Amino acid sequence: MLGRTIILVTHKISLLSHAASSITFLDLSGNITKKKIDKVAIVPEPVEEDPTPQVHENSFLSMEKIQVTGQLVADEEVEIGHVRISALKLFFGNISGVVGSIVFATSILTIESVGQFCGVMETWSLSLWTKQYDLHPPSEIPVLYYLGFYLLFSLGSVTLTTSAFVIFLFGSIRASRKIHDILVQSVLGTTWRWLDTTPTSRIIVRFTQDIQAVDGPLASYFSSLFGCSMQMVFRFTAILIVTPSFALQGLFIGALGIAVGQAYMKAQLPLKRETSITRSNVVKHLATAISGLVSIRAYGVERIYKSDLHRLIDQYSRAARTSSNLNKWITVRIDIVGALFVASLATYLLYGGRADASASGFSLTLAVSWCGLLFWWVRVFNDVELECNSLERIDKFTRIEQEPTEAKSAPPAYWPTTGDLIVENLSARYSSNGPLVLKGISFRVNAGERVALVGRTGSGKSSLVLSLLQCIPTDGEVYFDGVATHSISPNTLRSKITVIPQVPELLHGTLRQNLDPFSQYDDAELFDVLQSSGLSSLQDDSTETARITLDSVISGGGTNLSVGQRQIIALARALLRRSKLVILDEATSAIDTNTDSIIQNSLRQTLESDVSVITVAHRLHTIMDSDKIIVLDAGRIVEIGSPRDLIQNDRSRFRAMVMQDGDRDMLLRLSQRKL
Ligand SMILES: Nc1ncnc2c1ncn2[C@@H]1O[C@H](COP(=O)(O)OP(=O)(O)OP(=O)(O)O)[C@@H](O)[C@H]1O
Repeated sequence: MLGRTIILVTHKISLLSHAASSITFLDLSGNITKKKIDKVAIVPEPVEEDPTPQVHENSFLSMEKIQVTGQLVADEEVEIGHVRISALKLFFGNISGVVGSIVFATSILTIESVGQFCGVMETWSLSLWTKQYDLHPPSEIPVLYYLGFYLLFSLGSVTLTTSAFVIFLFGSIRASRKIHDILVQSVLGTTWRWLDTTPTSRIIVRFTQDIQAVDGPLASYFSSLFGCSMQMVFRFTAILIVTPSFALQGLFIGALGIAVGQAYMKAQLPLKRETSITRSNVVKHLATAISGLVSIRAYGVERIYKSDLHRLIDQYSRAARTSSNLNKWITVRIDIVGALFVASLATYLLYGGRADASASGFSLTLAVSWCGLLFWWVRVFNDVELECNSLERIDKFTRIEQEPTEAKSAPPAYWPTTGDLIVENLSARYSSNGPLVLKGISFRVNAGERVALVGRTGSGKSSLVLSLLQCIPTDGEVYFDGVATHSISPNTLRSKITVIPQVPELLHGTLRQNLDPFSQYDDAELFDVLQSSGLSSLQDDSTETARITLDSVISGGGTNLSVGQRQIIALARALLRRSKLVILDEATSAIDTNTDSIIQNSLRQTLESDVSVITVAHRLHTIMDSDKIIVLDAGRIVEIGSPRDLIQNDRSRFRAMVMQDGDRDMLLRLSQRKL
């Protein structure tokens, strides 16, 4: 289950990266998040002239709850007090349907009750047997009869309580499977904003630590608590039946035990929660350090990371140590309460009770075991509450905001036939109360056109791509091949557009699985697209092992391939899917000129003539032969036109960018070539 989960989470992150064009959206690890916080810090307050955009009905802006307060990553909430009913409902409600749950509860209660009754009768049969020695000479006592009696109850008790446990186990496996599926659905269906504000480590903790708690300890703790409670009730009742006048003392001692247990749980619950959060902080810190290892060493900040780690480990140890001390505290108290209980019962039986020796023995045996049970019950109850913390956290994740899945209309099956794109008065913001990042943008990309988006950093290029993919809340109209994109579901839209991000994410598996995760194409087609995309030009044919084939193993994230190779594989995916709109986010670095020209050539030559290409440009020489250049500034289009026209305009910003470039002459030459 764990492996399956991680693949799904990675897959989601990878899907995000396929659709996103800015590195801030590609990776949700600590380093990148930091970059995003910086970005939020420089977001200007919305100016008065910006009208608040009307949001489409299907926009998920209305679901936005996170306040932009300069802090992008939402804090993890610490639960206070006892476990919530909704979390328990999540577990027990998923054991079976309503009728199934009633049948399950009734059968388990009945079987456990009879089992516990047999347990009490087992002790009672011994008492009955010993009583015979007071009444009859030993030779007259039928030993086999009493032994059989004893064995019958022993066997009944063991068989029935085990059966109840097994039934519960199967129910809990069913519940945890369902909970896992609900969690996967919820995380995969959430909004970009939520993913943006939730650290990956937190999601991983839900799918590993928390799911593990539900899969394992929680189920057995629930079962132990139930069994223990039933045992206590039956044993206490039996004591009261034999020595009814002990009820008052018994209740007093019981109340004392509960009071001690309450005090323990009050202190232990927040401590355990604190332990869990501080442990997750240590894991988070380690994950960040591992992913940013190169930068940490390059900037020589190992000491800072190390001392931060020590501080976090100290915080964790402080909570964990105190929690372990509390366990010792309760052990001593419960032992005292137990001793009081047995001593008072023994005193009562000796001086005040009218019970005979065998009945007194029966009572005392049950009382001693009851004390052990009391301690066990407090510990298990506490453990249940603590493990329910995982259940609560999962429960919260199952209620996170979701992207709309329902569409107002479904596009025709043959849609899209061309890459024609019309954008009308498009505005966008990342959150309901955040500033506008796109302000009334309008442009058209005719089928088969190559359009480049240029502009300074923060001008809104990536935001425009995200808006086209309905990843952030927008206002205005976007028509893709004649269909208004807000009227169809985001999933349908995204399946028709291919985005080649700066650093494409690849999944662990073979190249074949990465190209065609749903096994829809045959090897010949996959091979063709690899050839067309230009991967063969990058092949290292020197050794057989260096050759990239469909069976080559790709490591998680594609780290065993160069960034250029990864982009080419992403391009091959675009060819395979026959997308009519390809959005390329040029890699700003780590890509050599040879690879770059292979990608550009493949884009020019292998895509069908009606496929439109939008390039988020970081280098001017790759876009000088574009049909159209769109220059963005502060979320607005400030220029639009062919490279040639723009360069000829002395007041053009694009011209200024070209003139400032080191390769000015080459760029001017390239622009003249496109007529
Ligand atoms: N995740 C985010 N949450 C909130 N605001 C964001 C987020 N990402 C970007 N922004 C803001 O949106 C605006 C446009 O940023 P965007 O990333 O679209 O610019 P860009 O032109 O793509 O920049 P770059 O070339 O550096 O990638 C900026 O003001 C930025 O701070």
